[in-house]
Amino acid sequence: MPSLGRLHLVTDTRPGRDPLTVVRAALTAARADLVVQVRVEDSATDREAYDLAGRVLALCARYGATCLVNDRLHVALAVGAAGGHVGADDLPVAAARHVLGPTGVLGATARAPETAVAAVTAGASYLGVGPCHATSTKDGLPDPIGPTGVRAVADAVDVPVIAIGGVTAARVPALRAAGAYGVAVVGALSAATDPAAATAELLRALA
Ligand SMILES: Cc1ncc(COP(=O)(O)OP(=O)(O)O)c(N)n1
Ligand SMILES: Cc1ncsc1CCOP(=O)(O)O
Ligand SMILES: [Mg+2]
Repeated sequence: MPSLGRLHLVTDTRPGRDPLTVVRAALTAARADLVVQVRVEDSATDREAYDLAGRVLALCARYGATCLVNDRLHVALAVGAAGGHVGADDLPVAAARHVLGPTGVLGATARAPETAVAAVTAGASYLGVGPCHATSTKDGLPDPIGPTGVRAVADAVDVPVIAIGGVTAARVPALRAAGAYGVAVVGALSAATDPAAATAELLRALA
């Protein structure tokens, strides 16, 4: 399995956002170091998810970057993405591993050591851990776990921990010190006036 990038850009497909422009800009700065996770709204059709994933994958391929698909593993397989990410409302991790096969990159959401260990045992190759900080990007999330919560998970597993939720470049050092291997961001790049510069800043913080 190829080594995982430390910076994950999760696409923002809320109304008024321009995910492909943000992905293009981030790729010019991060190139092969970027992981792009194609995440669409729950209300999006599979066809919409497939079309976006195909376009993102083509952009990633130009730079040797990794493309993952959130939730919809059949879309990941259909476009030829490197893998996918599942959480509590998605396929169970073991089923997701079965779908992706032994070599696919499989991320699973966890916010506590017990669920983290269970996800790794079931086949997760990395964990998305959070929300670390408050976020306005996703509704209905539990309270943020902060760097302390990230540390508890990171100490319990031996796969990369990707911190998510309210991540900014300024918050990266504390998350890395807590054991996060990398970070996943939506708003830090989607809402940036200069997403390429914001990507470079995040990469510097992660280095
Ligand atoms: C890297 C990463 N971590 C966590 C999530 C959240 O996944 P999930 O809990 O399934 O929630 P949705 O993103 O599907 O709304 C993620 N997507 N990526
Ligand atoms: C999908 C998801 N899962 C936990 S937090 C989150 C959204 C993170 O977005 P942002 O980086 O804008 O806080
Ligand atoms: Mg999900």
